[in-house]
Amino acid sequence: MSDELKKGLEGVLVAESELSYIDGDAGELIYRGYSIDDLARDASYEEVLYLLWHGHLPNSEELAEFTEAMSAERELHDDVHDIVRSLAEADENPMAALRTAVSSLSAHDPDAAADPQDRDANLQKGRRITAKIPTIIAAFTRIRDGEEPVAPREDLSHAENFLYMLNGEEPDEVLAETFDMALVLHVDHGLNASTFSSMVISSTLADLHSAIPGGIGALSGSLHGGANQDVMEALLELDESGKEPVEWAKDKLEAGERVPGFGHRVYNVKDPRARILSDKSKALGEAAGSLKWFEYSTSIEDWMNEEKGLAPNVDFYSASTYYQMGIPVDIYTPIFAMSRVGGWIAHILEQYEDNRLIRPRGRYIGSTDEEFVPVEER
Ligand SMILES: CC(=O)SCCNC(=O)CCNC(=O)[C@H](O)C(C)(C)COP(=O)(O)OP(=O)(O)OC[C@H]1O[C@@H](n2cnc3c(N)ncnc32)[C@H](O)[C@@H]1OP(=O)(O)O
Ligand SMILES: O=C([O-])CC(=O)C(=O)O
Repeated sequence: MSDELKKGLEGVLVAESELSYIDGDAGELIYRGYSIDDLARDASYEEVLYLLWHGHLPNSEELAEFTEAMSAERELHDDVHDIVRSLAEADENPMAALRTAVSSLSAHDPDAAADPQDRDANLQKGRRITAKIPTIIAAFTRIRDGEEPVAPREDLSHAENFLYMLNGEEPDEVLAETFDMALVLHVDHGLNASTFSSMVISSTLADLHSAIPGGIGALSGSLHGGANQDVMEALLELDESGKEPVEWAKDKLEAGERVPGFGHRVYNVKDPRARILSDKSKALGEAAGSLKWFEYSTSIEDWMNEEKGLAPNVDFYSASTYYQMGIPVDIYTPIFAMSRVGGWIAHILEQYEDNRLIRPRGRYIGSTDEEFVPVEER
């Protein structure tokens, strides 16, 4: 038994997985052998979900069946709707609302009582949770903003249907493709903190409805998925300040703060997803006739790279991409969860298939020889 302390489990190998491969020095990301560039360009979110959950890219028939089964699960039970409404009316934090609503889905899931390791039941449960998350986020956002929810449609793709439910109108092709691509880019990333959290929970043989809210909770933090909202808030703060981007970034570092959207535990170079998303952010700016957000971002990127040797992660350019798509800033992290749930489920399935309780050690550094004194004598 090694006594070497690895804080943050940095670099510690704890599992084998066939799901995603990351080369942090080359800036490369692969899902089950397929490059992220190819998948982002040519595959839909539904195809990538199928790939992750079933091990191969679907043929047309498999994809049609899978897509139909997923889209048939978009509606929420009335009780879940009531929960979403009450959370929105209480102005709950969107990630907290998502965590609570997803947890409540077990009450109406016909497979909720199945053996936690039953793969078929987990695929059904996973499909239902994944299909319902966009409905929860869109309904929450609309109610919170004083509007009535828009019912899901089965004839639209996962990406199209979300934007339709959010805005009350069908997205144009550019918005639908950009959003679908963002979902593909965010779906899996090795043993990141939220995926690992959901694996730890499932390793106790707790069920999927326990592991997914755990993943949502872990993703919400500002060192992880929560950074996409922080990035946009920072860009808005920069805009408001009237400062030059470099001056603003310098001030931030001098104040001892981190610049959200930079740095990564695994990448030592620019995140390949940031590369793809920066192109999207630029294209959206060009289409809108203003490159302001893109140019703020690239100025900060160049300076952070020169000054700190830090490169942008996935959250940096997703922020300005979503902003230019008109998506409310405080649902950027729920949108991350909407995608990453596919990866959580795939890793949980792997965990159940070759399960060993995840239980590391901590080094005890407290005292060992205190004399107990009864409470009335303390
Ligand atoms: C989807 C995702 O989860 S991607 C990550 C999203 N999170 C963010 O964007 C938040 C900002 N980034 C960070 O806080 C970090 O880079 C993390 C948490 C992502 C990775 O952290 P770690 O691997 O633990 O690196 P660590 O925190 O030790 O940082 C290493 C050094 O880089 C610095 N650094 C890392 N990120 C940043 C940043 N964004 N801004 C300024 N300095 C930074 C640290 O201060 C540290 O410097 P030091 O050695 O002089 O003290
Ligand atoms: O892998 C990580 O540590 C963070 C993460 O989830 C990602 O970059 O998508």
